[in-house]
Amino acid sequence: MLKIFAYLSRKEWLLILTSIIFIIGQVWLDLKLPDYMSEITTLVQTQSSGTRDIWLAGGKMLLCALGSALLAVIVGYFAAMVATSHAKTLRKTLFEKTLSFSLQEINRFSTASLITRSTNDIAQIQQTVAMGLQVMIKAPILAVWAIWKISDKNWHWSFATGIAVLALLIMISTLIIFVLPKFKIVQRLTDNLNRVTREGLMGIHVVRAYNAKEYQGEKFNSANTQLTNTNLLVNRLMAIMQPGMALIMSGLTLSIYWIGAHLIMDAGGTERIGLFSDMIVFTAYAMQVVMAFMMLAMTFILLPRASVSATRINEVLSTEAVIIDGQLTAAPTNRKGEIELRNVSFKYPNAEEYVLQNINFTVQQGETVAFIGSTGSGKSTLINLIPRFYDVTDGEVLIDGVNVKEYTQEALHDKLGYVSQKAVLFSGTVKSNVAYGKSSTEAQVEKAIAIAQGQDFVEKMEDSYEATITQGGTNLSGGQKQRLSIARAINREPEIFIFDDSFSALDYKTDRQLRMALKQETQGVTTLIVAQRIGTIKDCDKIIVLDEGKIVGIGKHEELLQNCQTYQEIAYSQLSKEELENDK
Ligand SMILES: Nc1ncnc2c1ncn2[C@@H]1O[C@H](COP(=O)(O)OP(=O)(O)OP(=O)(O)O)[C@@H](O)[C@H]1O
Repeated sequence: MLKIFAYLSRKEWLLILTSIIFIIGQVWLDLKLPDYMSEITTLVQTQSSGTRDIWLAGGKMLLCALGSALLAVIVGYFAAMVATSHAKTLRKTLFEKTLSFSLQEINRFSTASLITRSTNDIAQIQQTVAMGLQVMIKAPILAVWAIWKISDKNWHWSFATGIAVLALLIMISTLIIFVLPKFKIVQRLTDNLNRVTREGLMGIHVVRAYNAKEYQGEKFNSANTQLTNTNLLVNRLMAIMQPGMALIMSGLTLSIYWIGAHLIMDAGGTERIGLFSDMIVFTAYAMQVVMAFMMLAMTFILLPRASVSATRINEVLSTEAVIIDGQLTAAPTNRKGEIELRNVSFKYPNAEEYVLQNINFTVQQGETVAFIGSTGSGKSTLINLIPRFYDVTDGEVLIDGVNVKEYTQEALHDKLGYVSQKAVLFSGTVKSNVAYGKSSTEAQVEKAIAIAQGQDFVEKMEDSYEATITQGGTNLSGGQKQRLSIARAINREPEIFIFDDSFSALDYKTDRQLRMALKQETQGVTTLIVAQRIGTIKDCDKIIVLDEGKIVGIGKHEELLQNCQTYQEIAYSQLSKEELENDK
């Protein structure tokens, strides 16, 4: 929990310090009230006193109450300021940390949990800081000060107050024992609800097409009911607190009055007035003592709840990304766009088996190299090692003669124009998506879109290059999304293109036109293409055939047709279909 406070800024600490001073003032004013109450009680019972004296004491009492209320408002305002800006810093830090994660760390936490941690858990911390700043600081000051004020009063009353405080502590500790473990469960169930909701919404087409609304609804209901029941249990247990407090406070007042009545009855004439006013004052102080312990108890409830959230946030913040940045911002050689994989083997974190084994090949500047193989043969895994989405388990990946681990990730990614298997677009405009990660002129964006064969459909869209793209590009077809993703890579003007099955949604004609335009317009740029279609790759300078994570053939289309069985099988399974298409 304390680690979370390390993210408080100087200004926030200053506000906390000012709040402490104001809280001390507030407690002082609160504890002044019973003194005036005692004065008024004595004045009322003293015959020589006038109404003016009572008004005067009453006026001072009112001023104290107003002053205390004003200070409480200011402290509340400061607390809200500190809590919200601290939460903002935490959200920012957490988001930046998450962005630095490789897929390995993201998979470890799960996307749903990372979202809950960035929202719900931070909201818990915010609430605790806002409440805690007022309650946690005030409680101990008030408790010590109020006890000191009543310490010289009648021991019978002090004894009654002691018993009330004890009853209060027993009640609250019993509650804490039952409620605390539930807080952890509530956060875990919130993760779960988040996951089920995301899953249902992201797969909404499949849910509809398979009439699985009920099935998905049940999944959601189960997660929702679990969370609701746990929350209900927590709230029901906490609901005991309010009446319990009222009972203890009323019981204490009654006891003080009952003890007071006996003491007054046993006392002599003049002593009686003093005892009566003492009793009134003591009751007020005793209430403050009970209030202070109540606030302390609330702190003990708030803190563990927040500490569950703080632990979850710290888990993310203290996770070191496994992909560590190198130092180089440029290759110390004159080479450009060269790739070499030396004895590369790879297995996914926590997996037993190697997905890639002993991969060796080189790609020269400007070459177009394709990767083909059956599904699951490791094509995507292989090219994901180049941008360091994962690091190799054995061997080396070199770009321009330098191990990719030695570059800073920024420098490495600047060399690459990567297009993922599933086209990813962000909410914004056509232009903002194509110029993503690189400030570009309108002409550059238009050129990139033209090479990616997207000009026709973009110019037909309302607002053309400024047309709105919804989150995930849901207002575009699969092929249109792919073309914009490709345009984004072209616009980067990289040394190396990496296309991970990025032409799969294009028709044969567009596929061919795009590759031709790319070849003409981006000469000298090395291109790696993962593809399923022979037609897409048969003109490549080199084709690498993968089977179960091993290279089983390297060469040109004609060579492989002669001497690579796996390639022959893939080619013959497609040729007739392709020939038909080409004849059109
Ligand atoms: N994140 C992951 N964690 C564990 N195993 C994985 C992960 N991603 C892929 N794999 C496994 O690695 C193997 C190779 O997957 P990869 O995606 O590289 O194949 P591919 O040749 O690109 O397939 P496709 O043509 O279907 O895209 C598969 O057996 C797959 O189950």
